[in-house]
Amino acid sequence: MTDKQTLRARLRAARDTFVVERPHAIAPPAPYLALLRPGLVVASYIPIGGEADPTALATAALDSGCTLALPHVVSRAQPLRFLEWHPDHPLDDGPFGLRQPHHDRREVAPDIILTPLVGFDAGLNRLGQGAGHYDRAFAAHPAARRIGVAWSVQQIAALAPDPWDVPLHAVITENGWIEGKTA
Ligand SMILES: Nc1nc2c(c(=O)[nH]1)N(C=O)[C@@H](CNc1ccc(C(=O)N[C@@H](CCC(=O)O)C(=O)O)cc1)CN2
Ligand SMILES: Nc1ncnc2c1ncn2[C@@H]1O[C@H](COP(=O)(O)OP(=O)(O)OP(=O)(O)O)[C@@H](O)[C@H]1O
Repeated sequence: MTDKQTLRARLRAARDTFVVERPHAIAPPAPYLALLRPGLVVASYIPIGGEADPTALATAALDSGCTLALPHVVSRAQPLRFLEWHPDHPLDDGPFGLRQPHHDRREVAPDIILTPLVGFDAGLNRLGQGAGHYDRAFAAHPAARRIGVAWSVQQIAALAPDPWDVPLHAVITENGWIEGKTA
């Protein structure tokens, strides 16, 4: 089994090539739209590098009366916080080239977490940036629906999950909705 660092490098390269060669959009699939209810908190993210862009998913959540949140991090070691955000609000520059809400925005508990990822497998195990930010957020919000957002080229045969890895309920790619056993 390839180690996680080597896999991350290979998958980031595949993702970046894919994005440059064929511009795609992630459209909201019907099973995602069916989850949205007024008053739910949906955590999205602002993409960096070649990450899949969840803007259309966030817009669909707003159109359904959901509240949007974005992750806020200060360092690799400290856990992320989900802060309330609206497209009219400004974004600050954060670490790792991130764009994130101002640190004193209201902290909220998400019902649905749209999560960026570096890789995923058929069991919907997720490979992230390696800081454990989302692993820890999933542990802190166990009732939240965990939905990965990715390009199809980010799927790999099998990831060897670590004991702390929590599988996703579903992944949305440019080809649509992939549901896990626990969705
Ligand atoms: N768009 C986005 N927002 C996010 C994440 C993410 O993966 N993507 N996070 C996920 O946890 C959290 C931020 N944590 C991060 C932890 C480490 C690195 C990191 O090591 N970045 C590499 C470059 C990665 C690349 O090119 O894709 C670096 O700085 O060397 C990035 C984000 C919360 N917000
Ligand atoms: N629930 C948790 N509580 C505390 N630490 C955790 C938890 N989950 C993961 N970690 C720590 O986070 C580190 C990184 O884990 P891993 O390599 O699986 O990250 P990742 O899933 O790729 O990245 P990320 O979640 O940041 O996108 C590990 O050293 C692990 O000990």
